[in-house]
Amino acid sequence: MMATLVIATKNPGKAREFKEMLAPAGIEVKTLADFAPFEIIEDGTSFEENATIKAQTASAHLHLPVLADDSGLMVDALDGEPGVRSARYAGDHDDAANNAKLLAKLAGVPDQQRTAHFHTTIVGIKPDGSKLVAHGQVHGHILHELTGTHGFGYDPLFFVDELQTSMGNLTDTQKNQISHRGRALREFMAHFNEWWGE
Ligand SMILES: O=P(O)(O)OP(=O)(O)OP(=O)(O)OC[C@H]1O[C@@H](n2cnc3c(O)ncnc32)[C@H](O)[C@@H]1O
Ligand SMILES: [Mg+2]
Repeated sequence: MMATLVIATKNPGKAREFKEMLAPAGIEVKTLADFAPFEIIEDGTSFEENATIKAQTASAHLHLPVLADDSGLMVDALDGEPGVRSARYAGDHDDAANNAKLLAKLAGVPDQQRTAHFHTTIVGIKPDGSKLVAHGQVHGHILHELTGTHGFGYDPLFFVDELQTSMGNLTDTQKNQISHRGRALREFMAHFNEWWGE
């Protein structure tokens, strides 16, 4: 199949992961960076609401089918924080500041209480309004210091239980195989043809 799919993201890390995962399906990925800028206000209270706002706004503006990803990190000892506020946890969409704040909040919390998971909700919206939703999660623990240089966001603080290493140590290919985003996208692609049509 040859298709171009717009992902309504400004996050270059997410864009890289989507491009790598969709290339084998013959799907070319464009992101918001490929279009003139327009405003998207992520003021929803859940991942699905925010992903729907992003996809809906971009699809209406561009008159194209659009996929959006809203994701975040839920830490059990912090009652699920930073959650839907993951991007702006420390105020300003700054990975280093977010990671520093998370470490400070967990100071003194022992390993067995540092359980956490990443969640992604992907929403696809077409100009005719048809919608496709998929979710994915990966479970782990929050490390005591930044570990590894791959990925983005909270990756260097997230110990992946099933691989027993930091997400920051994984290449994009390795991360995509087990990540919240990879799992959500595989579920999304299982219903893609039906949603896309033709
Ligand atoms: O909304 P877009 O433009 O897609 O980009 P964003 O970075 O604002 O993305 P979100 O609104 O979904 O916010 C999710 C935040 O959660 C974190 N996050 C999401 N996925 C992650 C991943 O795979 N690894 C590490 N951190 C992640 C990271 O801090 C993101 O900024
Ligand atoms: Mg965002």
